[in-house]
Amino acid sequence: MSRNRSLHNPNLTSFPNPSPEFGALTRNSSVTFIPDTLLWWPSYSYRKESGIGFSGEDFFYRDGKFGVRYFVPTGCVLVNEETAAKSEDIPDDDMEYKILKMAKVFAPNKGKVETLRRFVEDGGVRSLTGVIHFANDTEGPPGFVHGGATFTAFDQLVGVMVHYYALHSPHMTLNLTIHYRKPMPLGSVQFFHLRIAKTEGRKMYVDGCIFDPSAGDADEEPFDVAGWDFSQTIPEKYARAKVEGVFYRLAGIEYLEQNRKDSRL
Ligand SMILES: CCCCCCCCCCCC(=O)SCCNC(=O)CCNC(=O)[C@H](O)C(C)(C)COP(=O)(O)OP(=O)(O)OC[C@H]1O[C@@H](n2cnc3c(N)ncnc32)[C@H](O)[C@@H]1OP(=O)(O)O
Repeated sequence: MSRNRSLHNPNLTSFPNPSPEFGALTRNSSVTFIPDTLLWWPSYSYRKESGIGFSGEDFFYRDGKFGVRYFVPTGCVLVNEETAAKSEDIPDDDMEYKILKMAKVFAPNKGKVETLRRFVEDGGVRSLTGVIHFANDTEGPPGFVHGGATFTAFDQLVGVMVHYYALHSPHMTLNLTIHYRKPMPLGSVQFFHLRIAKTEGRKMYVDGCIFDPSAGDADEEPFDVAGWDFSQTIPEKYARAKVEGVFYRLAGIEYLEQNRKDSRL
């Protein structure tokens, strides 16, 4: 049986860059781009650098099947321009380079801590915005993204956000609830917007959505991504999926190592 090529393009396995969605966010003055190579998910780099031995295979995102571009509120950017400029030259598959850069971005040096602290004390919303590309490997219902892949994307994105604002202290998901609102087209580029709604002791309460500007009512103008103030919540009708959950700060990374040892007994 031949596949519908408009829905299943076997060549569409990497992030379309530049994409109009990415362009719309770069024009928005309320958010600032962080090159994704600098805000890569830390587990891979951590296991490589520390040798504590995350020995399992990664899940959906092993081969970058979720292509992601991150934006944070303007005013709380931690990377300097020199590093950002350099990152443009990094080949996508150069993981070793990403690891080195990762370590620098998350390292809790004084300047970075001060930048974020000032931003948060001034009432800044701690959020992560961006575009995400669901490549064809994530197929569930024919032509649409598997719900488990969508969930994994959320967990990954929220994890990145929490790491960004918590500056290297390890967090794990206590719970995360997903609400599927509209099917997620396979191979599409979607927007996401996540935020840390509040912090209570070791708990970080998070919420957010993956949204599509054209998912509103048929007779209205699409959502204006370039002009939207991302300190505001995204209107419900644009959401393809929503989450809310709690992340928990561990006392130290040793907790993970101990559990790993215990599970081998
Ligand atoms: C840079 C390198 C980074 C390296 C680190 C990389 C991390 C990558 C994370 C990626 C995201 C994931 O997928 S993480 C993987 C999925 N998550 C997990 O596997 C977590 C498994 N759970 C656990 O290990 C444990 O439950 C902990 C450590 C999270 C908490 O256990 P604990 O320390 O014994 O604490 P405990 O007293 O039980 O609970 C603490 C508080 O949370 C509440 N609580 C407990 N469970 C829940 C729950 N499901 N929903 C709501 N609340 C809960 C309790 O009532 C309590 O509230 P109160 O009395 O204090 O008010």
